[in-house]
Parts: sequence; C-alpha cells; structure tokens
Amino acid sequence: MTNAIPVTSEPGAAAARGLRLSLGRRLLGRLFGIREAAWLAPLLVPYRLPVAALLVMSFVSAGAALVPPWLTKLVIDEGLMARDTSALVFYVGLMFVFGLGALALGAVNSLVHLRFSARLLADLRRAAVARILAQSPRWQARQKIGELMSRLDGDAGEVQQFAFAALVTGAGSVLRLLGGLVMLFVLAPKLAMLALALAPVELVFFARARPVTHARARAVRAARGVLASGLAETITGLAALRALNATRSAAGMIEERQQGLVRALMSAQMWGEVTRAVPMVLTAMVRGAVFLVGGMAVIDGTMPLGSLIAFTAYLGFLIGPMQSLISLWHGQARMKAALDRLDEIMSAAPDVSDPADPRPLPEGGGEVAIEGVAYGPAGQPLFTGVYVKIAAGSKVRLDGPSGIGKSSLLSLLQRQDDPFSGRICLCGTNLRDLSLHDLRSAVALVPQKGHVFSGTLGQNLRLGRPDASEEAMMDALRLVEMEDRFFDPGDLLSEERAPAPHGFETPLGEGGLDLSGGERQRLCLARALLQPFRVLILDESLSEVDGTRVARIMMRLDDCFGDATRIVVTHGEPARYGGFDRVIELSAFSAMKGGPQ
Ligand SMILES: Nc1ncnc2c1ncn2[C@@H]1O[C@H](COP(=O)(O)OP(=O)(O)OP(=O)(O)O)[C@@H](O)[C@H]1O
Repeated sequence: MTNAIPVTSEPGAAAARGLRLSLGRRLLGRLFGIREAAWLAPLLVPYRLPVAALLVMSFVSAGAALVPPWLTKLVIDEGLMARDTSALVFYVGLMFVFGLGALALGAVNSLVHLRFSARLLADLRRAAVARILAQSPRWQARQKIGELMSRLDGDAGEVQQFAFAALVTGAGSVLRLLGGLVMLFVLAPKLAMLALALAPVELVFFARARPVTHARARAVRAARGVLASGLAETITGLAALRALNATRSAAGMIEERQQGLVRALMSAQMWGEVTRAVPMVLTAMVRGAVFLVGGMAVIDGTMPLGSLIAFTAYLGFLIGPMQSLISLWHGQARMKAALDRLDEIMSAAPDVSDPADPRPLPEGGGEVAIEGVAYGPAGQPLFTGVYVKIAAGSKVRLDGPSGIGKSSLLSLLQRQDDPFSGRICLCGTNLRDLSLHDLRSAVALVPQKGHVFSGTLGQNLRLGRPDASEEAMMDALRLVEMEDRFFDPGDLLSEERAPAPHGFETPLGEGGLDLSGGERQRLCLARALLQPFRVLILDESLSEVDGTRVARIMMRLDDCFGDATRIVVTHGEPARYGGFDRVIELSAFSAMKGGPQ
C-alpha cells in the first residue's frame, strides 16, 4: 500500500506533463512551423526558467507602466485643480520613485535577456554546426561556404532574437495593451469605443501585409547569402584570380551581388515604412477624434480636464505595445524567412551518424575487408562489387586512372559517407557498428589537399590528438623533416634542452597559406601520425614534396609504423614510396566501361 500514492499519481502527473508539452509544442509549432519546432524545442526547453523570470519581470514592468498616467490625473485633479500643495508634492514624489523603479527593472531585464539569448544563439549555432559535421563530402560539394556562413550567422541570429522577443516582449505588450484598454474604459467608456473604432481596419491591413513582409524578408536573406558566398569564394580563390588576371571580373561579380542586396533591402525597407505609416495615420485619426469629442465634453463640463489628459496619456501609452506587437507580427514573418534557411541545414538527414549502440573497437591490427561495395559521390555508382581484403600490417597501393574513384573509396574507410551497397569491416566489425570517433582515430586519412587551420603549430598538431606530448609532436615533425622549419637547430628538443618558445607557438595563417604546398602536406602528415591509427591512408599526401624527400619519409614511416596497415595512392613514381605488398586496381571494379578517360 505504501507505494499506492506514487502509482496512482504518476499517470496524472505524466498526463499533465504531456499536456504542458503538447501545449508548448503547439505554441512553438504556430510560431515557428511544425517541422522547425521539432528541432527548436529541445534547444529552447533548457531556457524555460530564465524565460519565465523574464516574463514575470515584463509583466511587472507592464503593470507598473500603467500607473504614471493615473498619477498624472491625480496630480492634475487632486493637486493642481484642488489647489492642494501637499497632494501635489506627494504625487509628484510618487511619480519619481516609480520612474526610478521602472528604470532599474528595465536594466535588469535587458541584462538577463542578453545573457540568455546569447546562450541560446550559441546553442543554435552549435546544433547547426554539429548537423553540418554529420554530412558527407557529397553534401558539402553541393553547398557554398558563404551561404552556410550567412545561415549560421545572420539567420541564426534572427531566429534567436525572435525566439526571446516573441515570448517576452509579446507577453508584456499584450498585458500593457489590455491594461491600457481597461483604463480607457474606466476613464471614459464612450471615448474608448471611439478609440477602438478603427481597430478592425488595422487588423485587416496587418493580415494582408504579412505575406508581403515574409516574401521581402526572404528576398533580403537570399541576397545576403548570395553576396556572402561570392565574397567567400573570391577570398578563397584570390590566388587563382590574380593568376588568371581576373580580379576585375571578380570585383564586377561582387558589385552585381551587392546591388542585388541593396535592391532587396530597399524594397523591404519601403514596405517596412508602409507597415509603420498605416497604423500611425490611423492612430493620428483616432487621437484627433478623441481630442475633438473629449475636448467638447470638457468644455460642456461633462468630463474633468485631468480625465481627458489621462485618457490621451493612456491612448499614447497604447502606441508602444501596439507597435511592439506589430513589429513582432512582422518580425515573425521575417524570422520565418531566416528559419526556413536554417531549417535546410537542420532538417537535412545526416549522411552518416553514430550507431545507437556502438561496439568497442575490435582487438587486433588493421585488417580491412571491403565486401561488395558500390559507391559514387555524385549519386551515380563509380564502382560496384568491390571485394578487397587488406591484411593487417600490409602496405598496399590503390591504383587507377584519375577520376575512377580512389579517393571516394578511401573516404568510405573513415565513414565520411556510406556505400550504396555492401559493407566495410575493420578487423571483422562493420564500420557502421563503430562510433565515428573510435573509427576515425583507428583509421587516419591524409588527403592531397590537407587543411591547416589558423592558430599555432602546436594547436594544429594537437587537433586530432589534444593530449599529444611535445616529444610525440617533435618525433612526428622529425619524421616528415619539418623540425628545422619551426625550431632553430640549437633549440631542438633533446634530453637537455626544451624547445624554444616560438617552436610550437609559431603562428600559422588560415589555410596554411604561409607554408609551401609541400610543407603543408608534410605538416598534415605529421598531424595524422599523432593519431593512434591502425590504418594509415595516404591519398596523394606527398604529391607536392620532392621525390628524394618522399623516399626518406616513406622509409622512416615503414620503419616506425610497420605494424599499421598502409594504403597509398600516388600518381607519381611508386618506387619512391618503397616496396608494396600488393597493388589493387580499382579500374577492375569501375561501373563505367573502361573507367574514366
Ligand atoms: N564530393 C563530391 N561530390 C560529387 N562528386 C564528387 C565528389 N568528390 C569526387 N567527386 C567526383 O567523383 C569522381 C571520382 O573522384 P575521386 O576523387 O574519388 O577520383 P580519384 O580516382 O581519386 O581521382 P584523382 O586520381 O584524380 O584524385 C570524379 O568524377 C569527381 O568529380
């Protein structure tokens, strides 16, 4: 019997929680769209407490804002008109205290707002970046860097701003609006009816105006993305543009995109002016009518002057929340345009993901079995029915003409994408059953165009192995003959001497542009050698390094990593890479007759 209470109350509590969740989901669904709410809800839920605190603060300040016009009425009617000095001093003092309180509350409110909305933005970006990282190179090939950047930056910012503003400003504004309307009816019911006469006209206007706002906002966001992608492409292709003598055409292309953005901005701004002007004109008409009708009542003596002044103050007071609600109404349409673009990232199914229940890395070396694999990065099979078994610790060369799919096949060994059919195993375990982290630390891949990140040499070397020791990093640099590049001979790490501070602290520019092509490749190889790999894939990784140096590096590599499986692709003289246990011809599996020409 002792557990009877929890048992009976649990379904009730669960139902209440379910109802709350479904109400919350429905609200989010209406604000953001059903599909978008599905991925936004988990990001917003952790902020329910700060949002609740902000709501309370905005309700308090909305309530407090209703007081000053009433105090004005008391100052006029009880102080000035009644010629009561002490009442005058009292109500003026009260007004001042209220003003100070509202100021303090506003400051606290905006600080809390900033703190949590900035965190929400960080979460939003983190989620979008995680989704991008789960995509394959096939997906990446269809994207533009600038477009993605503009979605992660501008679009995410627009969504975050609205997510907080809608809940907090919206709720506060509704309260102010309702409170102000009640005060109008309390002061002068007939005048209040007059003030509301044009409300239906405004509502019809806003309902019609919203789709236009959405369309123009979408055009602005798209034009921003187009410009950002042009800028990003120009900057990454600067060397090629200079070499091609094409800097003028590049500048022309940017100018054209810039003009496109200006046109979209102007059009959105003009529409914004219309949507602001219409309610202002309607409000001015209402105000004029109130002054005329109310003024006559004051002249007739049927309405005290203080009441008319307080009435017009409340009328003015309604303008603030009305405008916030109007801008939220349009803001939601603008936000939706940004959210649609972010949703294209967030709702794209990940090409590769971790298994629900990953298996541990199997014992043993680096035996690779490719069993009946078919794949092609562009969606068309490049090769089909590839059956290859590579023994642990062997050194093989993957051969085939350019474009046959060697890099594509090798990228499957790291699960950068999954094959259309067949499976790949590491020591008998299907790669799909391993966690991506475990797999990618066991299979190191050095591509032809490795990327060097801006930061120090040490930061670059430790990217995949944050715990790499300085000794290990120095060994890797030595193996690829890079130690002289970053250390003076006298500073080289030895038993007696520590490296000079500039060694691992040497700053490297974005993309490693301050390194030669061959240096960049050797640095990328050194970085990979720090991983605890069982399989090392060199995909034309030393194509820009001189032949004699390649031979020395490969000899050392075979000496130090003879236990690891080594898979090499090279178009250069294979002899430089030392002997191979085996050569695998990919053309034998090509889906295209005879392979690409
Ligand atoms: N991410 C991608 N998205 C779409 N197509 C791609 C992608 N990567 C490669 N391809 C295409 O797939 C084909 C095979 O490319 P892959 O790089 O695998 O060949 P490869 O044999 O390694 O060539 P190479 O020896 O010239 O490096 C090519 O036609 C290439 O254009």
